[in-house]
Amino acid sequence: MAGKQVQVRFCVPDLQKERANCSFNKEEITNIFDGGEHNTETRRKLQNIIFSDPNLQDPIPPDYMSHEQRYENELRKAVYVMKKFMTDPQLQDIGGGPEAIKWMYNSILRHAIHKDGNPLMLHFGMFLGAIMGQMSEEQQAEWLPKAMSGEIIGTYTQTELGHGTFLRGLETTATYDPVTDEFIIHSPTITATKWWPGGLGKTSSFAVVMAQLHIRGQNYGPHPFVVQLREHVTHASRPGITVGEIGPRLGLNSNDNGFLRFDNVRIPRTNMVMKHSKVLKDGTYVKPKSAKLSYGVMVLTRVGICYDVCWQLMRATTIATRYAAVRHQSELEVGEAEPQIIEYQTQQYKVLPMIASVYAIWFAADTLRHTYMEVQKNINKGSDLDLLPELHASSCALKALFSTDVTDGISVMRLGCGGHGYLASSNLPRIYTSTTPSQTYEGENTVLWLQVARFLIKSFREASKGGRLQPSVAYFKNHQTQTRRITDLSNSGLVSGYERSVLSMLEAVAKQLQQYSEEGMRYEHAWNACSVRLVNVAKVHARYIVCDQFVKALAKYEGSSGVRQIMDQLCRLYMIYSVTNDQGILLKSGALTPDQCNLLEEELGELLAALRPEAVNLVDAFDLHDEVLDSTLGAWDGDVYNRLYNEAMKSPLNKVDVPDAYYKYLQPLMKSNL
Ligand SMILES: CCCCCCCCCCCCCCCCCC(=O)SCCNC(=O)CCNC(=O)[C@H](O)C(C)(C)COP(=O)(O)OP(=O)(O)OC[C@H]1O[C@@H](n2cnc3c(N)ncnc32)[C@H](O)[C@@H]1OP(=O)(O)O
Ligand SMILES: Cc1cc2nc3c(=O)[nH]c(=O)nc-3n(C[C@H](O)[C@H](O)[C@H](O)COP(=O)(O)OP(=O)(O)OC[C@H]3O[C@@H](n4cnc5c(N)ncnc54)[C@H](O)[C@@H]3O)c2cc1C
Repeated sequence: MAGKQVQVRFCVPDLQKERANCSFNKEEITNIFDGGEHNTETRRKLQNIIFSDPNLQDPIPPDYMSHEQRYENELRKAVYVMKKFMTDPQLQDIGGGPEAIKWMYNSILRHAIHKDGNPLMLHFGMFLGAIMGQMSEEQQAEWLPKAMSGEIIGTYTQTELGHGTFLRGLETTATYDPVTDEFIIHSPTITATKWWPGGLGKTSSFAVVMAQLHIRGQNYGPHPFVVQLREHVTHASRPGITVGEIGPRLGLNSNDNGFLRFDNVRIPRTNMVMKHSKVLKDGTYVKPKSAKLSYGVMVLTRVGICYDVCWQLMRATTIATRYAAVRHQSELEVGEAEPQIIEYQTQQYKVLPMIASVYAIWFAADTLRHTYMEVQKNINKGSDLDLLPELHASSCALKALFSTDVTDGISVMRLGCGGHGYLASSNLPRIYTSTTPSQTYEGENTVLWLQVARFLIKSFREASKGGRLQPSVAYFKNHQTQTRRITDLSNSGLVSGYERSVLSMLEAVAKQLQQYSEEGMRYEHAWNACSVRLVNVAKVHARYIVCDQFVKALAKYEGSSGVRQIMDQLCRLYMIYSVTNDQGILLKSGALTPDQCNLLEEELGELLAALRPEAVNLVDAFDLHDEVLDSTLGAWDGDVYNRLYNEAMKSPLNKVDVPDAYYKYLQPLMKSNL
């Protein structure tokens, strides 16, 4: 679509000019993000069907709806889509394979149809994820068809009022009663109340519930159980269950995040989710291969979040870049016409590194997804779990890094659109409020950084003993013999600069930990006393992974030379943008000198100038439909001012010239002052 649109669709002269000279094949880039030509075609067919369906339109803009109306409107569309997807032969016939369709469908639905949250999101993401990844084959045979058909709707309830991060501190109990062959699910305190799960308030009839498993007085830690919350057909909450919605949030307000309490609710023993650990009829506990396998759904979702935030960044950069090409402001030379704001280097510095970040995130997320699939394959085969620590550390690192980078990036895109970026109709506020919770959910980021640091310190010690290292820290090998300074400022030289900085930071913090221990401080307290430094080193390691993956992905790229060239430039921009942002760290570790930093800053300016003419074409190549962007500032035609004006006309306050509120409040005030 992107390539052909240039000839046939109207766009404002500024964008026509931008699109007239494109040095690369946009379609080839579109295919990269879709996962191949065939998938692009499938996505476009899906879009045509979905976006032309009147049942998926909003009767009025959701911003003007009440809390209940928004929920109802989203639920209506979600159920319609679910039925349509299962029954419409047009949709069934579209190729692409379930995996491709799942990802593309997620992005279309999440961003275009369900603008501010989808009450069925957790059903499709984590409830189905738990069934497929955590249940035994017999259990899957029982639960999967019901969940797929919509006969039951579920969610994933783990977080409680008192604990989200510290899973071992969860208070909900599942106590085995061997007499009746049942578990008793109970919330013993107010803080044991489940709190937050999406779709829990009014939508879900079932939930996967994380609860402490108690057998004959012994606690075996948190395990997942399937619990029915609401009656079939009437949907009334079941005896012993208290469930509802938790109220308005910063964003995602169409998703009924809920609370849940249990008063000694009995469920059959076989409702324990039993792929990894089991409880037998006589109460025998069968241990899993690793106690952390029950955390698997979270790992999968962390991988999913990496893609999800990448889509959000694609939307935000498309909006801000097109706007920057259409908006004219101030003067470059006195008396000359006002330039497009994208001519300002500072504006280029806002949008171009974020466009490059989309690629960086995408390639790293893809590698992470492959690691996830490999570990999953090994788990299913019953073979060793050697790669589990690598998967855990990398998924924590990338989820934390990308959710932070993208949230910050979206904020920069909003600022880059000046005042209009603050309007709901720009869609940047909603893209922001839909993205920022990804820094909290699925593992609060600081907590995840500390998990990464734990892995790094352990690996660092292992390296010092000459032990085996996981792939992402293979560079720790020989660290004692390496000099710190890099002489080569190529991409691989800069990657190496990051490696050396991580090692230098680790060396320092490991020494401090050691010193505290020698002074008699308990290890946990020494850890806490070093935790700011530990988080910092984890962040630098994560940046290293992303830079390294970007360079490696391009080395393998076999497409056209035009695309190869533009991606090389983007990769270089990402590297230099990252390194110059982190220059304090690289200078301190001795990896770089001030002169080298100056050279890199000069090159950064040159790269911004070189990429400037490609900016609009680069975001066009993401091929985001106007429905997906949903923005007055970012639409393909660039007709920003008419769109802004027309959107303002939809405000209910504009229905009448003088609103009732005037007669009630203002008129008496103004009259009394006569
Ligand atoms: C089907 C498609 C689905 C895709 C989705 C599609 C895309 C859409 C996505 C966008 C929308 C997403 C909506 C999501 C909604 C939010 C849902 C939630 O928040 S739900 C709620 C989310 N809630 C959270 O995320 C809670 C966050 N909290 C936690 O995860 C844990 O409490 C903890 C990890 C912090 C600590 O756990 P603790 O048990 O105290 O462990 P210790 O610290 O004592 O470490 C002991 C050892 O264990 C190791 N290890 C640990 N974990 C793992 C692992 N997973 N594995 C392996 N290993 C692991 C660790 O390395 C260490 O090893 P060693 O050093 O000894 O060798
Ligand atoms: C929009 C949204 C949707 C959600 N959906 C779901 C869902 O579907 N299902 C579900 O079960 N949950 C869900 N959650 C809950 C979410 O997973 C938790 O909020 C999250 O895991 C953080 O836990 P917490 O709220 O207990 O934060 P806390 O852990 O209380 O964090 C508060 C502060 O304490 C710090 N802190 C905590 N522990 C440590 C530590 N060990 N070291 C250093 N600092 C620490 C944190 O860094 C943070 O600054 C959702 C949350 C949101 C916002």
